Amino acid sequence: MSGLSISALHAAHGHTTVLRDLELRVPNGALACVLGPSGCGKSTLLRIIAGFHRPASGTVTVGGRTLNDDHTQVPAERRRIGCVPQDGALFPHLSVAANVGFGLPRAERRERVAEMLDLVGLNGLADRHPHQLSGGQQQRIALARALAPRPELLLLDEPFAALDAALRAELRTEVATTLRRAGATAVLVTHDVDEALAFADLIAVMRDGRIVQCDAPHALYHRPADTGVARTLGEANLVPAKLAADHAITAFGELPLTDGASDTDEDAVVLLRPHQLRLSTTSGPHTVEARVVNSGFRGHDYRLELAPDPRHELATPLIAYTPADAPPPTGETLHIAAHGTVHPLAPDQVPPDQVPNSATA
Ligand SMILES: Nc1ncnc2c1ncn2[C@@H]1O[C@H](COP(=O)(O)OP(=O)(O)OP(=O)(O)O)[C@@H](O)[C@H]1O
Repeated sequence: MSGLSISALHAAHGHTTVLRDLELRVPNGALACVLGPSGCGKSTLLRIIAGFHRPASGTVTVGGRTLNDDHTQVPAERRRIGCVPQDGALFPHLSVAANVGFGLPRAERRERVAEMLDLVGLNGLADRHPHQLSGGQQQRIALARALAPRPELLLLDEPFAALDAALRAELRTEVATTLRRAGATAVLVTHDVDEALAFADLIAVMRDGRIVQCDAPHALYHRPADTGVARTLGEANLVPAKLAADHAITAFGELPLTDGASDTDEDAVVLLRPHQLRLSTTSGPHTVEARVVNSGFRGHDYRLELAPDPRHELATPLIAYTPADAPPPTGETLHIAAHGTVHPLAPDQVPPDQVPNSATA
């Protein structure tokens, strides 16, 4: 792997420390997302990689080339890094073709511009100016311009933030496909978990200036490193448990652990995603009785908030998704069973207000 490698990175704005001992590896050809709440330092990290902000210490290498260490600060224009900013930042007075070809050697310009416009599916628009393009087309041209000089690494700073929801979803899939076709190594920053899950081979979850976990989306979703990561990736029911050999003893009975045997005999919480809860009007051997306190339609299903009976010693609410045609009425008592395997987490809590989603049972 060459790709991007960042070690022991510290950075500040004035006297305020923003990045602390940050580590990140992105293999060559991988699409990575840095996911974190507003203000955690995502843009500062991108600006350091791009060469626009000097870190206090640490190393940054791209494609095996050291761009930052104690003695080195390669200037931005010599880094061979492409950037796609939030607003595209196209040159308004230049045509689409001139934007994409900007800075390319004259000899290869025409051919490379045609190739890039083809890649983003906009080869009919070469003579237009940016104000004659839709928001989505402008972002595709910004992508074509960033890829044209064959950068070693592409950085995308919330590139879909200004677009409406439907276009956002369409474009992020399209951009991911385009980048894979181009074999690019890319880092996208976002605070939108759906964007990260849809776009990335790797998600690096950032909190307080550090990467707290970096893994494939599926692994992060099902095996988060802590309760904060669990909530960052989606709604999470965090249920008190006692860990035994290969299972957890919970209010929902014995549930198998995702990774098999655990050698701890500790108090823990286990992660139950909302889709692991099944609702019934009749009780079973290990069901939790709970009252519907709220329901919301989500198109393909309903999201329910449920208040468990106090005898189960679960803090409220539990969150469940149900595909029924109509939601159970508010106030109705249901019986909830848990399915599938569970992942244990240390009960030390990252405060829910520091992550976008939160449901703690
Ligand atoms: N030029 C600057 N001078 C002083 N402080 C700054 C500067 N730029 C950013 N900061 C501060 O550094 C911290 C990290 O900012 P940064 O923009 O990197 O976060 P972010 O995760 O990208 O946030 P957002 O998602 O809102 O864009 C914030 O507390 C911010 O106020």
